[in-house]
Amino acid sequence: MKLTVFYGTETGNAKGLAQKVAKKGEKNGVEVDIVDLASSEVSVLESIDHPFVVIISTWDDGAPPPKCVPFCKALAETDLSLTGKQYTVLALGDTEYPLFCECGKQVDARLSALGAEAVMPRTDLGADFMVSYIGWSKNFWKTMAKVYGVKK
Ligand SMILES: Cc1cc2nc3c(=O)[nH]c(=O)nc-3n(C[C@H](O)[C@H](O)[C@H](O)COP(=O)(O)O)c2cc1C
Repeated sequence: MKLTVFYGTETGNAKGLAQKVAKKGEKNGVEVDIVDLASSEVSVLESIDHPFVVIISTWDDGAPPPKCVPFCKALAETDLSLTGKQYTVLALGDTEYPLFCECGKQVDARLSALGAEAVMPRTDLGADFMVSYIGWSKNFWKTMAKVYGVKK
């Protein structure tokens, strides 16, 4: 079983969570690739033949993390088909901002519009993400066990 975790970050929070997913995956016998969206092409999604997670934060006025702007722009403009791909989005943000987790919401909507299937609904985490991540992780690995037979 293989899993790819894409992350988009400015100050490292999303990367830190991606590393936690990978660590837990290792324990559960899953091979996890971690990929930085700042240096990814949208076409990489087309070649994926296993589930993927996107962990991405939101920056000024609901924008992507600055280094992920090219990826998010390309995702918004592409017409590639992601039918048959399975994913979930973990969005990071802060409820103090009017456009809470907007980037994660847009990435989720776009992946779905391109035909990918959300194996688990998007989760939006606020400033307490280190604590609320624990609940997400439990649900995520429960889903991985149910859908793919991964051990928990
Ligand atoms: C200048 C600034 C702008 C931000 N803008 C938003 C925003 O518009 N919406 C939101 O939900 N969170 C916003 N945040 C909160 C970040 O998304 C949050 O701190 C997140 O955990 C950062 O994750 P990262 O380190 O992976 O980039 C902002 C934070 C800063 C410092």
